[in-house]
Amino acid sequence: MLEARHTMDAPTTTSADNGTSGGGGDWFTPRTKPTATPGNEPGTPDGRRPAVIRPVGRQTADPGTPADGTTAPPASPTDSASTGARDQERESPDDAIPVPGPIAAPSVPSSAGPAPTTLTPAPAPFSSTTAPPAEPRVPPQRPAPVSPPGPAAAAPATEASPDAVLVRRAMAEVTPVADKVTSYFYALLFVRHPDLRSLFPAAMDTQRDRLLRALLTAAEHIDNTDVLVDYLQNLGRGHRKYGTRAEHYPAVGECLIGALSKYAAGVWDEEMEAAWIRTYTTISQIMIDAAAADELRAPPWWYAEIVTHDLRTPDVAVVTVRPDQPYPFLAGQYTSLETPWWPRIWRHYSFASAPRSDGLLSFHVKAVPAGWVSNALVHRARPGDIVRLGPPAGSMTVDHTTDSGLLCLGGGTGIAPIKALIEDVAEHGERRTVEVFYGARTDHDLYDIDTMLRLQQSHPWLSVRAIIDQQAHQQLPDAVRAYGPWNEYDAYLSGPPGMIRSGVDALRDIGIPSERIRHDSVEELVAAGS
Ligand SMILES: NC(=O)C1=CN([C@@H]2O[C@H](COP(=O)(O)OP(=O)(O)OC[C@H]3O[C@@H](n4cnc5c(N)ncnc54)[C@H](O)[C@@H]3O)[C@@H](O)[C@H]2O)C=CC1
Repeated sequence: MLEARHTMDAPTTTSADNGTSGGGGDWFTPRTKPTATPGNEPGTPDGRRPAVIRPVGRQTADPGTPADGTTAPPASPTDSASTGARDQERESPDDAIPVPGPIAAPSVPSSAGPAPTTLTPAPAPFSSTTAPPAEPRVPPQRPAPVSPPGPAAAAPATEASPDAVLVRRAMAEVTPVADKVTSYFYALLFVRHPDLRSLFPAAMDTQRDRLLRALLTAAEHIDNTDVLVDYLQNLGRGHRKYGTRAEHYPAVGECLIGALSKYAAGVWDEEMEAAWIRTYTTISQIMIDAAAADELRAPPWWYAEIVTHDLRTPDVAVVTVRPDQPYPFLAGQYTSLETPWWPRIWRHYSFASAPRSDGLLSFHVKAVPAGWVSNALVHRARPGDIVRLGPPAGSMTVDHTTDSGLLCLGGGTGIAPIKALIEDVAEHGERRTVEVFYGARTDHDLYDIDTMLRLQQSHPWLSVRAIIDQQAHQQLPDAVRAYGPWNEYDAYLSGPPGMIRSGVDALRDIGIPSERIRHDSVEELVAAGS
């Protein structure tokens, strides 16, 4: 849904410092030069033995093979990246996906096992390929601290557990040097576990810290059980498309501990390490279990053929695809999408229609400067091209147990999920009032106004108002204040992060309680990384 958001993955806006550049300074230099002999006990850069983290649970299937045996879309000859999948995105601390089915309760091993590989004083953890420019980022839905999305984003537990206190103490220590921690973490991961490199995009500039940020965010919310579990289950499911397997989690955990112990050295001790091991074990176990449960009911990804490509403006296209197998989702949700031209680079887009009887899915894509995926989708993609889709995510869905009115704010291509919500209400045969404020910078940017007006004509309960923001004289949230009252409405916001933020403030100001305001995580939006 968003041009760029993500998932366990939180993006970073800084340029990559992979340890091979001068910018890394001495951070990648092991204090104790390790030996590279396979089988040796590994050591952290400072000579410490990394902790071992052992998630328990079923192993997810190897997603390397498409469920239907179809052939993966070929990479562009101009794209040096190898094929594969990983990332995301969105993790996002993604929104809770309304997925049914029991999820095994996480078990938390309390002890660490033997240490793994040896840190080789390797050269470049990853080569200095030209990184793809960042997709538009929103404030960031989801992760820099990843705040679980929407209404579910509850306040953190009032009384922190002892482990949470230790985890946060370490976080406070490393936050000022987050970039270094991120670079070091991935350097450790790829040097110690080169086999995992292929799960990540060739160029990780904009996405490299999503995984780490998602983990750290989750760790910070370890006491906030309900929100955290939803978030992590979503992450676990979403990571199936990257080829993530249960046995990868200990490797990630070891490198996480290795990076944290180095940069939080001032406060790090055995007690803190034990707290992180327990926390990470809990986190990984929930993700592993969610992935395993999801494996029983859904493929790790779907192939989808582009069937129509409608260029609405020079930079906005409505792209409709046909998935290779049924794709269940709810109106208001989004998915992650990978094009054949940028393997392993996933971006989030909302479904622009409620589920259709013909199974087709539509997305509204705006080509943004330096947006590799969005530009490919708008300017290069054509009917017949094959993309991949991750699982649906997001909790910005209609609550059909009430008959409250819906107040919808859609900014720019953020109108896509709003249109899906309207169709959803219509299909449920309800006569709920739906008031839509459709914001755009100029008349020309109201690329879907005809569709919205047609819907208004067909449904007497629907009202659509176009709000043109000429040089920021009247922004969308301000316009909403001029109408109302809205205190009996459920609110839905979709658009740029700034709009979401100011919109939420405005709606709270005019009396709509937070729990009735729905939107996707700003972190994810910002994570233009999926
Ligand atoms: N393509 C999709 O499926 C979806 C996209 N999005 C997000 O929607 C955004 C769409 O971008 P554009 O079309 O370029 O939108 P835009 O930048 O042209 O803005 C659209 C509307 O939002 C308002 N707005 C922008 N910044 C604001 C702020 N700080 N405060 C108050 N109002 C503000 C503008 O006044 C305008 O009315 C992207 O960030 C995208 O990630 C969100 C949901 C779905």
